[in-house]
Amino acid sequence: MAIANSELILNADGSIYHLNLLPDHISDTIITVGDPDRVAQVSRHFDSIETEISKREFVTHVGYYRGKRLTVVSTGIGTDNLDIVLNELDALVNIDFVTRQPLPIEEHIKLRIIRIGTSGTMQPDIPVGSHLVSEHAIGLESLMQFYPLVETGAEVEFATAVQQAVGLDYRPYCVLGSDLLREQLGVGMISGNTVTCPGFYGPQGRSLRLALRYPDLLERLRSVQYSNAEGTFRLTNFEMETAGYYALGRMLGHEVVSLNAIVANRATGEFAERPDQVVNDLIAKTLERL
Ligand SMILES: O=P(O)(O)O[C@H]1O[C@H](CO)[C@@H](O)[C@H]1O
Ligand SMILES: O=c1cc[nH]c(=O)[nH]1
Repeated sequence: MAIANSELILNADGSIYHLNLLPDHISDTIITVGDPDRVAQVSRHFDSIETEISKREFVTHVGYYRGKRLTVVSTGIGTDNLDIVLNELDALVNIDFVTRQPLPIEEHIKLRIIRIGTSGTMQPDIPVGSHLVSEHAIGLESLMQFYPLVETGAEVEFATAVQQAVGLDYRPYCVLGSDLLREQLGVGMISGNTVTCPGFYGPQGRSLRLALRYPDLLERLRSVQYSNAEGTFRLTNFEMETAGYYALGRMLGHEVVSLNAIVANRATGEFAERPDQVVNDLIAKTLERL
């Protein structure tokens, strides 16, 4: 059955509702960034840019880097935005916009989606300025209350350990990212387990004028040590999208990795003197490795 106009929403030019993109704009490797201005920081490395499109916070550049066609998209902040971006990117390659039908499963296209974002660490030994590849992501936000995400036994145990350490009323979700992309792109980076939060302040234990429900959130998160046959895992960093990427990526069948430029150390109180430099180095390193 065709997907109704109210569900798969196309603009007058046939482009998808929020991203404003046509299927032709999508390469099989997609770099995603939070900040719309960061799209140009990526595409300025390109040999040529074929398309620039924007709508709301979703800016897209399509171009060539060393002969490879790449799409760079900004997502804005938060997993609510990720819900839009990943569903629409997937629709662009896995739904026929003329018949409005999903492609048969054997024709599904698997995208490689690489997040390049900023992040803060809660661990004193992770220096500001370092680059961190997210192995697991722990979602403290509620996006997965609305999807039937299947987690492994180990993921459920890791998430339960976080729930108990913090004293949360609900169990967060936990998802392992793409082994393939972590191995290809994360060489030499710190490998970590990322906490995806539904906010920058209270949900990351920051207090400016408001009191916090968990004033010792950092200590509680630092106390998590989850061990299984694969090893011992600790939490390393905070940001606001990775768990949404990993969960939606798994359910939609795409390879997804989150690469983090560590700009804040919450244990030492430091913030990077030149955060743009940390991000630019991560962009250059990632492009080299594609
Ligand atoms: O730098 P980006 O990719 O936006 O990522 C991080 O920075 C934003 C908060 O400042 C959140 O989106 C967080 O995930
Ligand atoms: O501390 C930080 C830094 C960047 N992004 C976050 O979400 N948290």
